[in-house]
Amino acid sequence: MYREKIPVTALPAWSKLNDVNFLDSKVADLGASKGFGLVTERALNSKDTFDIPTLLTIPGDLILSAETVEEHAKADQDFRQLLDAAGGKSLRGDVLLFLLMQTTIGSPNRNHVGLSTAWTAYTNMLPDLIPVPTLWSEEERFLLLGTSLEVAVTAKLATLLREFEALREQTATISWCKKSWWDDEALEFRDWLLVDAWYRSRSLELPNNVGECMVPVLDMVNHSSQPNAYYEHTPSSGVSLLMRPDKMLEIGSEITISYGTSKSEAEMLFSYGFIDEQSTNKSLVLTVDPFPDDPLGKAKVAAFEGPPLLRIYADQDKIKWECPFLYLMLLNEEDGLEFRMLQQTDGSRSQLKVFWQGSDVSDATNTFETLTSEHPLSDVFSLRAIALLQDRIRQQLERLYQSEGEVELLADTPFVGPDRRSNAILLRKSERLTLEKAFAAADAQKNELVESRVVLRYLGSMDEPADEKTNSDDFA
Ligand SMILES: C[S@@+](CC[C@H](N)C(=O)[O-])C[C@H]1O[C@@H](n2cnc3c(N)ncnc32)[C@H](O)[C@@H]1O
Repeated sequence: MYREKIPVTALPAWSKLNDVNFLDSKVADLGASKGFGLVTERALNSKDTFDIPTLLTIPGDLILSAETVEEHAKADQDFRQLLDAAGGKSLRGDVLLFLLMQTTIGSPNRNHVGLSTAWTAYTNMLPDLIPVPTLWSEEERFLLLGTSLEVAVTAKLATLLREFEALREQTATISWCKKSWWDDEALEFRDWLLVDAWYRSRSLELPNNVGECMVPVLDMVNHSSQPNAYYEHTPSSGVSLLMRPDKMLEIGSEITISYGTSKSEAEMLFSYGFIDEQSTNKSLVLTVDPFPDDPLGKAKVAAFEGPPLLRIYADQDKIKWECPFLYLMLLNEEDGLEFRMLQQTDGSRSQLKVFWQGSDVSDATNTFETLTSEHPLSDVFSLRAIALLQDRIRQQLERLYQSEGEVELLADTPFVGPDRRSNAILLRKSERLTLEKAFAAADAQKNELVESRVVLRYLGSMDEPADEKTNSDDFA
């Protein structure tokens, strides 16, 4: 959709009109990779003082939250119609519709649609170019091959496309949507990608039951792992940005907040389009699929609570991992795992039930690590888990190694932006290192388990001829 962009130089006027106060701070252009950011307009000191400087205040009615989206729908009939037809599934979905509505009102395609709000002009000041990978070119996304983001970005793009097609279907008969969006194909998939990217890279969590929301102007503040500012919210006075204690800032210093200390490099790149090189959080999340020839594979995925994911992370100098699904994946019927379909008494829908050693564990499918640890063959199960873990890591490393040559060639072409190139290369290097360390750690764990008496006896019993086996201890 064509947008009549408003330059960020209009922000001070917009702020005055909407009671946003800059206190010794202003928005400035910080250059290509960071975009805009907040800087100090004079030297500030929060050392040895109780009088911590406030840098910015934003009135509560400008916050875009679940509550305010609903308020806007009450005032704007066109938005109400849109929300009734395509909203109500998630907060994110409703906020995306609100942002789309604002860009429509602010565009020449408006056709007298909707009610202009403070957000209408504000969205027209927001950037078109956001470095999140859902907005990367195909060539740039190729650089993510073999990283944990390869699958995540592909899946996200597929979801976004489904959402956009659903929006088209759900609003095709609303006359203003037809006129402003669909008749001339003014609204494109790229517009949906953009509002999703705005939300992902600019939303934050506020206390006092506000939850996930967007706060204009506060979303101009960039991230640092050593932030010099923080924000707080009070129901009476809205949002304030304050200087952290014990800081001294020169005039023109960048004011920064933390976007979260627990986010991995992949999460930062996925949500914000950059990797903080100072970040010490080295972790990655991979998908795990059951064996293709496992007859119980589909049932295991269906019965498991949540998506089957493997998280590998560094805890101080140790590499650790967690993957509750792996402990379900490694079990067979002979181990005592059983699936049953229970028919409801009224003959309606049947329910999938999971049994372990005869007990119903349908509500605890993510606790198989604990359940198997109480079994006499627990070492055998742990060994199977480690072998599966190593296999998954090997698979991922192979994908990284095999794509390296092509990635290097492509990275130096004009099809790839310099920031995207450096972020993708950084992610590849960092994830490769973590995976290699995890592989070595798994090897050490495997070697220890192979020496376990339980494992040796179990493996011995597997090697025995069938007639002798019936006399030995039954581990199966
Ligand atoms: C909440 S917005 C901050 C304002 C943004 N810079 C702008 O021009 O509108 C978050 C975006 O700012 C950029 N950003 C924030 N902190 C950054 C950092 N430390 N390094 C690089 N880019 C950063 C990223 O593009 C991110 O998606």
